[in-house]
Amino acid sequence: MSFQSSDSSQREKAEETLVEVSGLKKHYPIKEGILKREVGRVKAVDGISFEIERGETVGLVGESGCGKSTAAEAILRLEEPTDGTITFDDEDITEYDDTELKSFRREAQMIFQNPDSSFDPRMSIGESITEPLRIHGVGPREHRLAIASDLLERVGLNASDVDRYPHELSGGQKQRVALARALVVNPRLIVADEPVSALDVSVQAEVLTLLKDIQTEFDLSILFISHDMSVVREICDTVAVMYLGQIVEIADTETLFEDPQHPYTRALLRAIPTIDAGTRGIDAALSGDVPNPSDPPTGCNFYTRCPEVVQPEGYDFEQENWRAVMDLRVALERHGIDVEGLREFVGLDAGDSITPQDVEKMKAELRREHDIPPSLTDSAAESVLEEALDEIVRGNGASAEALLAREFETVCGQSEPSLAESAAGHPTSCHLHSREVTQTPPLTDD
Ligand SMILES: Nc1ncnc2c1ncn2[C@@H]1O[C@H](COP(=O)(O)OP(=O)(O)OP(=O)(O)O)[C@@H](O)[C@H]1O
Repeated sequence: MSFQSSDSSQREKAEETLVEVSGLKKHYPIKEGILKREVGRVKAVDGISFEIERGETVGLVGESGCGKSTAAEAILRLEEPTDGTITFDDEDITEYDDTELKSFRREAQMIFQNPDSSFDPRMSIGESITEPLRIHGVGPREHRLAIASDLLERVGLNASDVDRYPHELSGGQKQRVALARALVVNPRLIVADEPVSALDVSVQAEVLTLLKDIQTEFDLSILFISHDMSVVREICDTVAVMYLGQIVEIADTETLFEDPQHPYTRALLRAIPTIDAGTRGIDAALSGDVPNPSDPPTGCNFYTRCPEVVQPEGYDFEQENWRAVMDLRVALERHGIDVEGLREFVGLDAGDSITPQDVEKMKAELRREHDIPPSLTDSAAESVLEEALDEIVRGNGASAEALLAREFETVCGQSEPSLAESAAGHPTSCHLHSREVTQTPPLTDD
């Protein structure tokens, strides 16, 4: 994918683009009651745009539930998009009728994480691979099986495997057969949804190498879906990082790994297991849980967990402490604070009046629970925080919430950043890169 904007590169891009996804949304209605009235929407995919060039592999990466599979299914119209357009070879597939869809589905094949679910255990491998040909009247059977034998050899298996059955094959072999079956209809696009996640690491590498070889041989475009950054680096030319239904950064693979601009991308990269540090996991790199896509945060989707959330004007926090105070604020806003639990912690029964010592103990416990130090270095911030903690432990959560929202206002919680070119020259949606905060240099990991 090209991120240049000159006329010639635009022309070049137009000639080479196979798939163009623009403003794609897939919302699932949440219905309740006998009348099944719509009470909300799960915004599984919420306005994503990207392109796949001929012969290119584009990765969609992000944590579980960020909308990768839904995006893939909507792009193949296995799910009807709620909004947006998808062009394939310059034709808008969202306008296709059933006949056009049928022929599009031969051109765009899908490979899944678990090949078992797509094989009929009673069919031989040869029959499975050539079933699409049989349905389309390509025959006779011997001719079809000869095609299957040839494809099996191209994916690194034996021609004689046509007579074997799925249960006789290993996971890696089955994924090779799944690839052969996808190739039998001569597709131009393969959508691979976590195709190696269920395989051992050594087998993963073999299947990825095969995918690369097959891509060159058949001049395929690939949409590669994965939560695994190491695998994505191995196979993709371009990577789009998704968070809560949106693309937050998109760049060519090397740039994304060497010069990530979005704090979420940086967190994903920090979470890659290393030989020295072992597995940290994304949960260790970020605070809090992924918000529910039916109730995404206002402002930037990621601000409730972002380690680099922009600081309020006029205060001088250490970033780590600012994040901790934000976690307290997010907890208040999203589910409230368990004041009863705090009262129990200091030994108060229901109806007991609270002493100044109890208040201090409860506030100290709240700080401890939220990783906030006993005192903030910025005295003005400290007095706001103290006042908010006071309100919380006295049961006035709403006042504390209003105070923190007013005093510790951040652009990240107020307005949604657009996916715009960052200083590194590729699209990133983060206020650290938008004009309002150009004076604030992006924070580094250390
Ligand atoms: N049919 C559906 N109805 C309602 N919500 C759905 C439906 N399908 C998916 N979702 C929700 O949409 C969001 C995105 O799901 P999706 O499966 O696309 O994510 P993903 O990134 O592919 O995750 P995973 O890697 O776990 O498959 C999730 O919150 C999921 O619960």
